[in-house]
Amino acid sequence: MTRHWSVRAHLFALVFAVVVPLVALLSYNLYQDTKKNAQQVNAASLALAQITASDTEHFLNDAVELMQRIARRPLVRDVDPQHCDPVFAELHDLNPKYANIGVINTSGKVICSAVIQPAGKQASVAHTEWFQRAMGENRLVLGKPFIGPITGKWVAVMALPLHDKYGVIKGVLALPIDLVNFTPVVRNAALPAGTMIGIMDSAGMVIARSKDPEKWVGKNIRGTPIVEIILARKTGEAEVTGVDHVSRLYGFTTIRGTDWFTAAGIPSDALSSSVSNYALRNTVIGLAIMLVVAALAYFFSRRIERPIRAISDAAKAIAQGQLDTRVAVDGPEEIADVANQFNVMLDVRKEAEERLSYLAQYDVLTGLPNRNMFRDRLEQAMGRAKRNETLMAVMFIDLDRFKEINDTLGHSVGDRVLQGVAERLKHFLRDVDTIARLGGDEFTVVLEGVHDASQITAAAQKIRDALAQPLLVDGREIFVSASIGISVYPTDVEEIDDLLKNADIAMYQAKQNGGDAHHFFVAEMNAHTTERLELEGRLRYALAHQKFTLDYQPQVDIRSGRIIGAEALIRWHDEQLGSIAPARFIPLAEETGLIMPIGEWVLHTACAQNKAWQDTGCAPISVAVNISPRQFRQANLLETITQALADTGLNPCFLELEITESTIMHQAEKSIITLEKLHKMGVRLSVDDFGTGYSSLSYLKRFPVHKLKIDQSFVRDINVDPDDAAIVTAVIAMARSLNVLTIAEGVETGGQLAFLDSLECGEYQGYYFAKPMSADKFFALLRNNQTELPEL
Ligand SMILES: Nc1nc2c(ncn2[C@@H]2O[C@@H]3COP(=O)(O)O[C@H]4[C@@H](O)[C@H](n5cnc6c(=O)[nH]c(N)nc65)O[C@@H]4COP(=O)(O)O[C@H]3[C@H]2O)c(=O)[nH]1
Repeated sequence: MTRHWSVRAHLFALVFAVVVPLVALLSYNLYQDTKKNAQQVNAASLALAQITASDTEHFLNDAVELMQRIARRPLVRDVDPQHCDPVFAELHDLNPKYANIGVINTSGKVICSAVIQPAGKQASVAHTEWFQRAMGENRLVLGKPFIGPITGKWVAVMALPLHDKYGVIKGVLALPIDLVNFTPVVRNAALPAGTMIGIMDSAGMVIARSKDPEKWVGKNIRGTPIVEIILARKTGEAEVTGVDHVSRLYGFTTIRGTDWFTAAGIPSDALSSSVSNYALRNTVIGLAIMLVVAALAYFFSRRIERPIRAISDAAKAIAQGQLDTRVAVDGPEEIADVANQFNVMLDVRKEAEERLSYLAQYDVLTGLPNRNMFRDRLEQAMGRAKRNETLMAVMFIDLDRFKEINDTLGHSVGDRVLQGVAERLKHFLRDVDTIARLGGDEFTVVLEGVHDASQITAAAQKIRDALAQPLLVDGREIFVSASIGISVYPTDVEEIDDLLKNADIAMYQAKQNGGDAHHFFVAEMNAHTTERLELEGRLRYALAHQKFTLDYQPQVDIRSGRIIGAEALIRWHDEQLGSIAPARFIPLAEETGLIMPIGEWVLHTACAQNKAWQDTGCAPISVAVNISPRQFRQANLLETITQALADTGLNPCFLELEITESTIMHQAEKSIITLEKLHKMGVRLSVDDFGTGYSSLSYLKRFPVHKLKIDQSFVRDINVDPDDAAIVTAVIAMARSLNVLTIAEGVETGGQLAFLDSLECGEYQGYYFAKPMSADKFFALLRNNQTELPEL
């Protein structure tokens, strides 16, 4: 499973990602600064050494100039010991940086001294190297440090030979520099503590030192690392431990005109302490930043994490079925928004669930309990009836001809009718009675607490009376009636499914009997209904799997004996039930509405077949197709016929529609309009089963039909029953007067045919000529018939 990081981990990673480079940057800067600092300190120490060297040079040059000036004075040139001391004393007062000013005679005796000589005796410096060098080399020399015999101080003597006017050395002018107070060595400069500036000569002897001069001046420090480095490199920088064991960054250089060197050392500590201060400061700042950022990250992570966790917890709670859980709208805007949307989503879901649970129990159109809830209530009612030892009735209510309302007035009117019926039922029944809608036009009622059949009958009658009042839909009065099937618990059965089935069977029975009735279930109904349901199932199967065929029965012109038409008759051979006669399944198809697709198929097949025969070159005949009552009243009848003709290419005049007289007479005015439309299309119309539908002459005159088909029930006994003969005679005569053709069906004998011929009936159809047959057989017969004529 993929491991997911928490928001906190993300934020800390972010902090880490920001702080680590920051610390690295600070460290790098620190390193760079340290490096730069060291370079600067090095440069500073070198500069300090160079300044000291330069100051010393100036000092020495000033001293030389001073000595030369003094030497030029006659008093000094003559080396007059009587007068020189006071003069020198004055000079010395003016120049206190020198330990003394004195004149030495050639034997090395100090004959003049600004500082009074000890014990009033003339000190001798004859042994000093500087005196000997000045005398020997006859030039200005700078002596090595030594403790002056008069001053007792560490001094470096500048010795200038004095000459008489012949250039002969008469003595030496000595200017001892007070090394302990040597001014060129910076003492009070604002330098880091521990900074040391010093001067030494090439022998490694300390000439001057800014720190503890009394201790160090005159000491030979040859052999110490710094001295060796200075002597080896003369000028430069080095970090090294000094004689006082202090590590310093030294700068050193030579003092021109001398064998002296200056060195300036700044303690490494000063640098490292400034660096460590800097580092400490940066570390503190870095840590502070890190802490602040980490604290902020923690704070923000809590602020983000808490509401997210709340959402997550809520989601878990919901997953566990706590559907009322809601999340507090909290945290940053986006998360608050998510929480809000989450709550909205939950509300929507709750609403949807409530809606679903409503839909699972109630019928949307009428607001009545649906099949599920009805079953529940029925079960409860059965329980109560059992406990209370009372009766309970289930009523199945099916509206009569509701399909017609839907087909003719449209579904929205149909819906309003269903709503109206629901309202009526609610209004007329008791509150304790459950009324439900199972779907379509089927309603159910559970009557509780009844004690005898009369109460149930009264309720059923009440329902029928309630529905008998017209419903007002869109200002139109709509009349409905219902077929009601009643099953009683526990009289009929004890099981819920049987109870429902029985009520359904009883309702069918009521419908079979013409509707607008109520029927109690009786056991015999069962077998009939079961068979009917099975047949319906097989019929649907046959339709879906195209198991129908058409037979054709010739229609013959009586005079010429020629086949002038064929009646298409549907055939159904079922794999399980065998051959089933149209008289058995057509009414069921009519009742269930299956007649629409079946009729469409018949129309299409018959037209196609006739066109195929015509295309073989046979003399054209018409094909007669039966149109059932429901098909005739179907709103799109004309389109269906037009489509069949268009699809097959058959000329409308070769299609004859057989419509029964009773179909036409039901809503005769409407029928006439439909017939006129069909007539205009050019198809031929024939009134089937004529004589059985009680059409009046006035109507007959208005039917735009071509032919009357005399019902076979009149033909059958035409030769024996004078009534039938009279009816057939009248029909033929009436048809002639209306200029309508006649065809007699069911002609089985020559006698019948002869009689019909005598009445001048135009055409006939019946077993006498041929039984209905397959299309192939019919075609063979047709070809034959067009050459041979049957004998009358
Ligand atoms: N006894 C006797 N009967 C004869 C004689 N000549 C023909 N018949 C039978 O009489 C019926 C004539 O059809 P129908 O009156 O339209 O009566 C038809 C018609 O109303 C209906 N029907 C058949 N095919 C279709 C169809 O495709 N569509 C519709 N809507 N109804 C159909 O089923 C009814 C019965 O059809 P079938 O069983 O095919 O029965 C046919 C036919 O076989 C005869 O000489 N003697």
